[in-house]
Amino acid sequence: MQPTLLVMKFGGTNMGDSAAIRHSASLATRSLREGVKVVVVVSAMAGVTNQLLKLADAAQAGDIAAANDEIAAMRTRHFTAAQELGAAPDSAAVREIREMHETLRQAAYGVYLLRELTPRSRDLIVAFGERLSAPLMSLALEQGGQRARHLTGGEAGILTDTNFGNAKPLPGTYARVGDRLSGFLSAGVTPVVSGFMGETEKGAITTLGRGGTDFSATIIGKALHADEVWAWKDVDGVMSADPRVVKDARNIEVLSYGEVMELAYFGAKVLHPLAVTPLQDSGIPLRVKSAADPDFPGTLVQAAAHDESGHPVKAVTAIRNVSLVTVSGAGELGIPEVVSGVFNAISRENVTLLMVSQSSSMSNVSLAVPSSDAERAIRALRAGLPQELRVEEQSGVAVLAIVGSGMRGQKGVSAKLFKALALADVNILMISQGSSELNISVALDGAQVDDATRSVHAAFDLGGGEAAGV
Ligand SMILES: Nc1ncnc2c1ncn2[C@@H]1O[C@H](COP(=O)(O)OP(=O)(O)O)[C@@H](O)[C@H]1O
Ligand SMILES: N[C@@H](CC(=O)OP(=O)(O)O)C(=O)O
Repeated sequence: MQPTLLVMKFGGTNMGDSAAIRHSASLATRSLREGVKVVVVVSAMAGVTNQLLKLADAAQAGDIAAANDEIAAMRTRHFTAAQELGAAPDSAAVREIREMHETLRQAAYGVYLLRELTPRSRDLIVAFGERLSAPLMSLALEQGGQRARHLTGGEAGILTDTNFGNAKPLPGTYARVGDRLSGFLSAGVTPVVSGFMGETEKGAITTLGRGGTDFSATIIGKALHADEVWAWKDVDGVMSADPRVVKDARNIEVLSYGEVMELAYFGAKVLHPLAVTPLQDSGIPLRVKSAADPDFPGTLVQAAAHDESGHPVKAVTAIRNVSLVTVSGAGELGIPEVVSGVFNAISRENVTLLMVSQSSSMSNVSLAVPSSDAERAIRALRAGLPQELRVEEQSGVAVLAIVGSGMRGQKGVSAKLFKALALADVNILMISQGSSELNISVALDGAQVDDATRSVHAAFDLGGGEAAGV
C-alpha cells in the first residue's frame, strides 16, 4: 500500500558534501513526486560533530586559535556546499550560514573566556552541526523543484528535559511537533528538521546523545502518525555484524523493536539505542535503507518478531573501550547492602551500566562500564560505600554480545558462543544473559574483540548461507 506520510532521516555520510546532499534530496523527492508527504530530518555533515566537540574542548583549554581554525575549516565546507547547491553569495541561505558561524564563534569565545565548558554550553556548540546542515538540505530540495522550510529541533516542537548531552523528550513533545509541522505539510512544504537536538521549556538547546538524529526522526514519526520512518544509511541495513569488522556480514531483513534496541545498546552504531522507543506503542515500522541502493528493501524493524530466518542468533555486536570496575570484600558486609550501595552510587552519577555480575562466594561485585564513565563511577563508589571495600578498575576491555529473539528457549546457543570464543583463543572475563533471552554478552580483552567477533559470526553462520542450527 502506498504510504501517505514518511519521515526520512539522512545521516552524516548522506550529508557529507553537496553531491551526497543532492542525492539525499533526490531520495526524498522520489517519494514527494509520488504524492507522499515527507518530513526530512538531517544530521551534521560527516565529521562535523566531532570537530565541534574538539573545538569546544580547545576553547575550554584556552586554545582559542585552535578552536577558530576548526571553525574556519567548517565554514569553508558549509559555504562550498551551499555554493555548489546553487546559493548566490548574497542569498538568504548563505547569510544564515554566515550568521550561525558567527554565533558559534561567539559561543566558543565565551567558553574560552570562562575556561568553563558546561554540558549546557557543549550542547549549544555541538548542535550547530545539524543547524548548519538543514539549510543545505532545503537548498537541495528547492533545486529539485520542491518547497522546503528548515527548522531546529526546538522549532519543530521537540521539547526535552534538562539532561544536557543525553536529553529525553517530554510527553508534551508529541502534540507540539504535530501542531508545528502539520501546517507545513498541508501547505505542500517539506519540513527539514535539524536532528539530534531539542530544547528545554526555557528554550535552551539540548542534544539527544550521539547518533540522536535517528531518535529525532522517530519522535517526529510518532508525533505525526507517519506510515513509516526511513533511516537512510551508508550500509544496506542493519547487518549481522559491523561490516567494517566482518567482511561477509549480511543484511538482516526483519528485526523486532526489542532486538534492535539490544543491538544498538551493545554497540551496533547503526541506530541510536532509544530510536525505536517512540514507535513501540504505535507500531510504526522503521526501515533502515541504503542510500546507494534505494530499491533494496534494507531492514524492516517492527513490533512482531515474525521470523523465518531460522537463525536463533541474528547478529553479533561489540562495545569497545570498556572498563570492569570491581568492588571486593562484599562478603563480610552482606551482599544486598553492598549491591544497593553500588547501584545508588552509579545511578546518582548517571553512569551507563553495560553488565553486572556477582561472584558466587559473594565477595565481589563487578560492573562493566564505558571507560569514559569509569573514573566517575569509581569516585562515586568510593564515596558511597564503606571504606573496607576495595574498588578497582581493569581498563582495555570490550563487551561482545549475540542478539536474537530466536535464542529464547533454544539449547546450545551459549555452548556454541563459548566454543567460538575458545577457538579464537579468547579468555572470558564476565558473562551475562538477561531473562528475556534476547542476548548473551561477554566481557573480554579489548585487543581480541575483532577476532572474537569474526569467530562468533562464523560459528553462527551469520554470513549468509543456511542456518547451521544449534
Ligand atoms: N550491525 C551493524 N549493521 C550496520 N552497520 C553497522 C553495524 N554495526 C556497526 N555499523 C556501522 O554503522 C555505520 C552506520 O551508522 P552511522 O554512520 O551512524 O549512520 P548514519 O550516520 O548514516 O546515520 C556503518 O557505516 C557501519 O560501519
Ligand atoms: N551528528 C550527531 C547525531 C547523529 O545522529 O549523527 P549520524 O546520523 O551521522 O550518526 C552525531 O554524530 O552523533
